[in-house]
Formats: sequence, C-alpha cells, structure tokens
Amino acid sequence: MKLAATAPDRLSVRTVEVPDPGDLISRLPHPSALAWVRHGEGIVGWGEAARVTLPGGEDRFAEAARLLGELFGAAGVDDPVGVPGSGPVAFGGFGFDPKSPESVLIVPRQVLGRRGGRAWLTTIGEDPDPLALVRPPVPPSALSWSGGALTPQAWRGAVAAAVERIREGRLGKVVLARDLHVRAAEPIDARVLLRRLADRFPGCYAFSCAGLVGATPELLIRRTGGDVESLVLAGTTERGTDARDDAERAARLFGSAKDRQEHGYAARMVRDALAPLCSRLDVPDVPELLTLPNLIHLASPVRGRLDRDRSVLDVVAALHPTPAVCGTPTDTAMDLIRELEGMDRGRYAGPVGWVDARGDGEWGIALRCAEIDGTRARLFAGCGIVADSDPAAEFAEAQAKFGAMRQALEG
Ligand SMILES: C=C(O[C@@H]1C=C(C(=O)O)C=C[C@H]1O)C(=O)O
Repeated sequence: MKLAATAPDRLSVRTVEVPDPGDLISRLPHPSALAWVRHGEGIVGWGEAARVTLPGGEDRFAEAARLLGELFGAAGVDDPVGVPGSGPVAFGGFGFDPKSPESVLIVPRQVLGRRGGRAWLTTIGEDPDPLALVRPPVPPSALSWSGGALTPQAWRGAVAAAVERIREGRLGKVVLARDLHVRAAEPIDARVLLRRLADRFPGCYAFSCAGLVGATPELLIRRTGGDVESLVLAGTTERGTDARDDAERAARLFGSAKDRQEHGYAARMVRDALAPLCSRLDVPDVPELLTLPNLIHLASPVRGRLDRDRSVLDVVAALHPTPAVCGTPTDTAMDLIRELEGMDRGRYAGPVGWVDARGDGEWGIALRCAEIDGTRARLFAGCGIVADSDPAAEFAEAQAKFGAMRQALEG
C-alpha cells in the first residue's frame, strides 16, 4: 500500500461555483480522464494530486477509507458549495477478487461537477488555466480483435461445468465472464469512449478511472447524507427488432422462472447486506424492467436510510461482491469463478466510482467496460448461471453485452 510521490503532505483544496460548463466530458483536457457521468450530470477530473494503490485483501475498502480519511482530514479545504462531489474527491476502482492487486484511488488536481442546475470547480494547488483543452481526443483506428482467456467453445464448456455443479447442489448461482482483446494503431483515448458511451447510453453511468472505461447500468450504492440507493440488476434479454418484439421479450423475461431466480439471489443479498446498516430499507418484492438501447434487465431499485454516519465505502464493503456479478453462496461462487474463468478479472465487476471528504459518493459495478493499456484494451462481459442455464444462450448474452464497448471502440 502506498501513497504516490505526487501526494503533498497537505492538500490545499478550493471549490468555487462556476457558470454551467455544458457537457462535462468535452471539458476533459487530456486522455487521463476521470469521469462519472449520467444524463449529463456528475463529475469529471484530471491531473493527480494523490494516488493510492492498494494490494488485494478483504479489507481493501476499509484501508481505502482509512487512507483517504487521513489525506482529506489533513487537507486545507475551502468549499462554500458543500454538495456531494464538491471539495476533495477520490475516483476509484477496486479489484473484483480480494486476491487481485488492482485497486486504485486517484485524487484529481481538478474536478468539474454539475448537478441540479449547479456547477462547481475544485482545484488542488494552483492551475493557471483550468478549462483549457490541452490535447483534443483522437478516435481509435485500425482495430484488430483477438480472443481472450477462453475460446468460445471452452467458455461454453465452463458454463456447462458450472450448471453441473449447481445441479449437484454445491451452489445456487455463479456469474461467469469472458474477455476479448483489441489493439489500435495509436494509444486509445478514454475520452472518445466516454463520449460515445454517454451519447448512446445516457441512462448508464459513463465512468473512467486509471484506464478502466465503461458505461454501467448497475448502481451498487449511492450515499447522499444519510440516504442510500442501489439498483440491483440480474436477468437479461436482448432488445427486440421492433416495439412488439420488445414487448414480447420483456414479458418473457419478466415471466421467466430462471431469470427471476437469478435476480432473486442478487436482490435478497443486497437486502440482507444493507439491513444491518439501515434504520429504514425498501426493497421491492417484484422486480421492474430496465430497458437499455441494447438489452432489457430485471431491476430492483433499493432505498434506505443509514442508521448512523457511515462512509459510502463502508457500504461498498458490505455489498461487494453481490450475486449480480459473483454468485451465491459468495465464497463457493468466487472459488468456481477462479477455477473456471481462466483469467483475472482485474477491476471488471468490482466497485467503480467516487467518494468525497464527507463520505458521500456513488459506486457502480464496473460492467460493459474495458481495461485500456496504451494501444491495447481488454473487454469483459459476464452472465449469471443458474440450474436451467443454457451455454449457447449465455454465450449469446455475453456477446450482446460486449456490444456496448465494441461500438464505443469502433465508432
Ligand atoms: C456480469 C454482467 O452483468 C450482470 C449480469 C446480468 C445477468 O446475468 O443477467 C445482468 C446485469 C449485471 O448484473 C456483465 O455485463 O458483464
């Protein structure tokens, strides 16, 4: 665990209200983009006042909260705006598996925020021209795609093996993912991907943090003062070809015992994890349908009131990994993922988002995303597997989930 050499002993933080900056993503001055944007609102950041890298471990969320507490506690903060996301903020992404050494938090030198008709700019240290566009984004070109850890056939075999374990009664659900690789002629600019994702999926959270870029529909947890919200997703069908086909598919998804079982595991676990932390909790008995441009999901919107002051990271720690991305029972599913997927997920399917000095923040589950490393990117997609899952159908579902990032790369 270390603080980057760039971290000064004491952060000097100033937030000012600014006129509406318009589109946040187009304000990002260079490719080291930090972002969390939905329906044009949210925060974007750039520059690095501090970076915290964390090794694996079940305690990585608590360690992150402790280190940020020290950093923010020692900071000199002038924040007359005083809303969630003003003052010092850390963007972060945590490794999915506690054994994965991938977790990282970045405190940007500048954060631009926009919500509910207000906009603010936070600066750490000095910056002479905060909103200057330093390097315009360049779309990726000459993409060449290649397979990931498992061939399609091997991955379908892994799904079949998982179904067998489930039918033997060893677990109820496991989520299995695949990866895909792509290479571009020039370094891939996160801002281009953010722009395309935000335009096509305005209702998803377009995120970018230290090379992990995507647009997730799944809100793990939002804390605003004492209020918490989550949106549990599990159970999926592709969009239809027209309104009638859409309606038929939605009705089939809603009525599918397999998908309702898959969803029920996730919704119940979120309820059970939040109940001890909340004085009030509302989890619907029956899921809703969430319609995205490419997919329809079963969705349970959850709302609660925290019983005492807890940082959003404390709540993340209680929730991750939910059966939406791991399975149930958690430990058995995690072991099976390690055994069958043949890859390290890195930060895919881990919590991604931001936290401020008050402990407010928003964390999604890092889905529909890619890990960018210079000219290369690794895409991820997974599916919940239960006793009645069919390997070919799950493969098709994973292909559809890759679609969002593929399009963002291909334009
Ligand atoms: C695992 C992913 O998505 C998750 C799995 C879902 C499913 O199996 O139905 C639905 C939404 C997400 O919770 C992914 O997109 O990679």
